Amino acid sequence: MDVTPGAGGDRRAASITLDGIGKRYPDGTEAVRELSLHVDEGELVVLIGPSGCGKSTVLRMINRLIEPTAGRILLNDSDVTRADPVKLRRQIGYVIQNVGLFPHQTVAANVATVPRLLGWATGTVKRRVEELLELVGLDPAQFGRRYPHELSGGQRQRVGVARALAADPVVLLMDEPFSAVDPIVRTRLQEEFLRLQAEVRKTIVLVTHDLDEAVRLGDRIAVLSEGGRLEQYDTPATLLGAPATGFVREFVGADRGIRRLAVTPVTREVLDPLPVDGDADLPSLPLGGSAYDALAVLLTAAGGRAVVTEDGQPVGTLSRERLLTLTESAG
Ligand SMILES: Nc1ncnc2c1ncn2[C@@H]1O[C@H](COP(=O)(O)OP(=O)(O)OP(=O)(O)O)[C@@H](O)[C@H]1O
Repeated sequence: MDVTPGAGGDRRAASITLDGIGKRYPDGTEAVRELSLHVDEGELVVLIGPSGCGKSTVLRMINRLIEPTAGRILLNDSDVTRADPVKLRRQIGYVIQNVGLFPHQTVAANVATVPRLLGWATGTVKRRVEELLELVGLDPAQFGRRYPHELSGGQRQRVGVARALAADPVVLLMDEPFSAVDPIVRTRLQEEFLRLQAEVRKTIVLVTHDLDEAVRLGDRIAVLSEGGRLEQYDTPATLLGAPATGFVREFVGADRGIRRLAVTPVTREVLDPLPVDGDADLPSLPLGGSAYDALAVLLTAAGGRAVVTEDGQPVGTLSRERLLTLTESAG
């Protein structure tokens, strides 16, 4: 089964539709009751919610590591609920917290796992491995021959991502992919990952506990409560600005205003005119940059004002007071 007619390159991706999926374990636990969710092709959706709400169960139903007991899953228009799970998994990349690299195989062999299972020619596999390692920022000559224990946690995580992308999957599933590394490495990996995603544009479902990660990475965020109940499914800005339920409001917390600044751009509407006498001492900020970065500048700027520029040209000034209206307007 091939769910996408070969679009070629690293641009293959499929939409995902969860149609009333549920999972009742043999002991009667209803991990997920009835969840419907659509993920567009090339979109990065984050599943977030308290421990035990069913996030991992949802993710693992998509690649059939866990069999749903109700509902259907569509990749593009094909129902994969009854497809061969082994073939299905070869089209779906899967990255987990501690990566799960094979310890006795080199980095290159780890990345080559699925292409080899698919019977690709040796030369093709070798080229693909080199391409992938470069894509995730690891020099193939230096790292290809190493074993997983000879890498840092962040490097292992990158190998995990390279391995998941190796056979050009249509979907990438990621379960707490960055949580095993320290916060500084995590932020760097997240940034690199966003750059990678801009290049490969896979359809990604990512599970996390970390709201900041969800806000940073997600095109949309699905907040789940117990039993896989969908509380809200929205862009980060809307989720933080307009929580749909009391549960979401509590989940995103009292500091949602600050978080929201990170996903709110500085727009022309909040600018004041440029000073007539031209105030050379004001710091400058780019139009369209994040309100969070703008606030960081304005907090230390004398007079609490900065010049806003577009393509290097000043287009107005911004004050702390006006900046804060950005967070109030959509709240
Ligand atoms: N094999 C199983 N048998 C019975 N119940 C299970 C089984 N696996 C998971 N569960 C239950 O299903 C529910 C959802 O588990 P799941 O791992 O999907 O949650 P989660 O949101 O990913 O949690 P966490 O954030 O803690 O990883 C939990 O109540 C869990 O105890």
